[in-house]
Amino acid sequence: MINANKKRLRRTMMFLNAQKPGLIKDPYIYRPDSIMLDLEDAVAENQKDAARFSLYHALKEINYRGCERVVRINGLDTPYWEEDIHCAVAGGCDAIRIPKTECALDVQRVEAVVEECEKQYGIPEGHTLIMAAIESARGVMKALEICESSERMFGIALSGGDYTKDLQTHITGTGLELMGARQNMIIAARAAGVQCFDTVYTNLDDMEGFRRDVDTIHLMGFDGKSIINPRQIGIVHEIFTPTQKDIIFAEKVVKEIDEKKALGIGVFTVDGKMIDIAFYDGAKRTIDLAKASGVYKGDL
Ligand SMILES: CC(C)(COP(=O)(O)OP(=O)(O)OC[C@H]1O[C@@H](n2cnc3c(N)ncnc32)[C@H](O)[C@@H]1OP(=O)(O)O)[C@@H](O)C(=O)NCCC(=O)NCCSC(=O)C[C@@](O)(CC(=O)O)C(=O)O
Ligand SMILES: [Mg+2]
Repeated sequence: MINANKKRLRRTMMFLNAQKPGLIKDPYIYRPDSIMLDLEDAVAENQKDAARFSLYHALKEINYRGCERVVRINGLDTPYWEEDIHCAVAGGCDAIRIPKTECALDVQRVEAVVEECEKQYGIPEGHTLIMAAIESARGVMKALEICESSERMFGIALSGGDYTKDLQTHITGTGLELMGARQNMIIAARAAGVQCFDTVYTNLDDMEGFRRDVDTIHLMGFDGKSIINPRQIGIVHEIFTPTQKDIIFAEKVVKEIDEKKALGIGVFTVDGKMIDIAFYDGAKRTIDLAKASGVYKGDL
């Protein structure tokens, strides 16, 4: 019953305030992989109704041209989250982002309302996916159970602002304070077979720092990053899209492993590097990512 979009390409997931017509009318022109229409912290407390109204009409009326539409609902400790889900599901959103997720039960409470809403608004069962933002020490410690909490779960995301507040530190720009959470979350996500996304980088005047941050999380194995501004898209896509050199090497690895296997040879070299069966999945993943990113020109 659950849809195939769980594994889609999500290098960039761009936040925007669901209440701002100037932002929600055409964010697809910047070509992020996903947009995250925010009902939570970007929306002032006395504007929640107005934001929901604007969100519902945007989802209904605007053709986002294949860009995934995720709605960040308010926290489960507020009076808003259930109505947020009603609006988002009735509008036909692709996914719900749960903020400040602390345990599997949080996800299951959201899932129950999503299920009810899909029935009520005639949305195909299983259409609405779920992702969970982890924003506390407790959430990080429960990352694996959160990843495994629902069939609808496609990924977890670190939310560094609230997380560092909970840790009684702050964002330094070095990534030092996020290291443990990042490592724990990527391990949990991989163990559960879901995607993992890094937190926003809030200094829009420091593009060099942003590039270093994206390089780090790319090397750590993340699938992508939450972003706040279209100016951040190019750098993330550049770093997360395989280069032609990577693709050609991956093709050689896949072809050579297939050929050598038939000849009963287990270990050999490609371009001077030792290759065996352990490299097969990684090479396949590079090719799949190249295909999903629209840069693949080969025949595999
Ligand atoms: C920061 C700023 C005000 C700067 O505006 P500025 O106007 O100065 O930017 P400019 O670059 O000059 O804009 C050039 C052109 O792009 C358009 N444009 C800009 N941003 C766009 C966008 N996002 N989407 C579509 N379009 C956009 C703009 O309209 C203009 O269009 P035009 O006039 O036509 O040329 C703006 O970007 C913005 O609002 N960002 C989103 C902020 C937000 O949602 N925060 C909440 C989520 S984080 C959080 O809650 C913390 C967290 O929870 C995180 C976690 O969970 O990870 C945790 O705990 O850490
Ligand atoms: Mg937050």
